[in-house]
Amino acid sequence: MTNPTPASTARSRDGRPRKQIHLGAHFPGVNNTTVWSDPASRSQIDFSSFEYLARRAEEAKLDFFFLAEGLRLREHKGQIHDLDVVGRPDTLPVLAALAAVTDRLGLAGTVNTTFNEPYELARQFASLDILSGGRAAWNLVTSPDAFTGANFRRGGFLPYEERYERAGELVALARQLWDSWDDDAVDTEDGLVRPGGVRPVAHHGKHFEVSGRFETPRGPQGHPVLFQAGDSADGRDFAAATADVVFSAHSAFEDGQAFYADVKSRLAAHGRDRDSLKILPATVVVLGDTAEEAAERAREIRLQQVPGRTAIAFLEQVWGRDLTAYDPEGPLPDVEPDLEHLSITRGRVRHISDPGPVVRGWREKAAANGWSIRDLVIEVSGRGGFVGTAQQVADDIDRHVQEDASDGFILVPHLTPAGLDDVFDQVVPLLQERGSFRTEYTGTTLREHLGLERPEAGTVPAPAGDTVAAGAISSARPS
Ligand SMILES: Cc1cc2nc3c(=O)[nH]c(=O)nc-3n(C[C@H](O)[C@H](O)[C@H](O)COP(=O)(O)O)c2cc1C
Repeated sequence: MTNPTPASTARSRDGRPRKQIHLGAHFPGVNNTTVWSDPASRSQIDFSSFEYLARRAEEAKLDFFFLAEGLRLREHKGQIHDLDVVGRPDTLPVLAALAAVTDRLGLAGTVNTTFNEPYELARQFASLDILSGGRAAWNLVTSPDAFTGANFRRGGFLPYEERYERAGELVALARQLWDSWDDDAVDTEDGLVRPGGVRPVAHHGKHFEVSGRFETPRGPQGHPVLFQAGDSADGRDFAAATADVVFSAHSAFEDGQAFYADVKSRLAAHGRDRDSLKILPATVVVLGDTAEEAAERAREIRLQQVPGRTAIAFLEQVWGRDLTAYDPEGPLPDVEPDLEHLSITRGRVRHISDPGPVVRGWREKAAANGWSIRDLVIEVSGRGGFVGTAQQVADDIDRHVQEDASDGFILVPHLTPAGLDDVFDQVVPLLQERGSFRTEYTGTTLREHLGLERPEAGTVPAPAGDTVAAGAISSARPS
């Protein structure tokens, strides 16, 4: 490799300091983007697969490893949905195990705020932060559907409109719990809690009643890095108020710029500066020796990911009716959606309350491009992405970041676990050469990798309804 420009001094062409790209490696967890029929596909459950991707990502100096989450296997027409990854271990034990085989890589896990309790989550993420030496991240998702909820409670679930209200109270309370320990709460000389070092928490809110003392010390990061994934106006406001990173679906250049400007503009209302929140869309990368070869490969991958029956099942979710009589290689169904049966798929995370405009838009697109059902599904269910030679892809990724369409990307492979190897081997070195991506880790924590400040205890406002006892109440030190 040529001698790279030191990252901190590199400048972009217009003289602005060059933004540093942040990259995460996504392990398939929910949507079925992996081509299982490919002989190179390996288990999505064996620890060796998780370990492989994590080790390769760390060798490439990526910011973090990322796990999505689904809490109930989706069902479509009463069957397990064939768009889902089927059979997945729980997020937090996987990340804890990875902490033992990696040293610098951030460990980001998606964990739902609707079906879990704040004390448990605060304790689990603080523990992961401690065990990993400051590498934990929590991707907050708010999916509230009753079908998933039935796995957790006797019929209880959350109205859709309250998902961010509960999430906001839960995170604020988690922060209170993390901050209830001073960083130096325990006297290292005698191993006892300093007077006032661990404060009780008493919270009485709409969704939670929690009082007591937190048992887990503050982790190396103070608070684990908080991600948010959710696209509504409420979701964007929640991110601006709460998150350090947004995991978005806006990877195309202009769409990405619009999303980036929108979310960053919401920060000022919360007294935050633009750099305190990073925006990282999901994306795929397909490489070839020539642009044509890469395009051909990308098309092949999408055809493998969306066979005919998958395309029909995808449309059925929106039409709310059986469409198996339609030829996936033929035109879109001429029948209208059945509004009575839109729950034909249960456990979905994206909600389409009115399929009318969606169906109209798809019909127009298909007519304008001469697309079959399968062509349309390939287009509308794709994650966008970078397709070309390694040089073209490196140029393009860098352009997105330098021109504020993102702060980096979460890379989604189509093969488990080695699907990002060519990106690590071919694209990352080119980004390093141009000074846009680290050649070595300069910090030990994920906050340091992402250029995020470590929150000091007591700087985050208490959640509404909180009656935290502020001072020292008691300590373990004998008087
Ligand atoms: C890019 C992206 C990734 C997501 N990943 C997950 C996930 O892994 N698990 C999950 O339960 N929900 C996931 N969600 C869904 C949302 O967090 C959740 O459905 C939320 O209620 C929708 O919020 P919204 O209305 O603000 O979009 C994801 C959403 C987006 C945009």
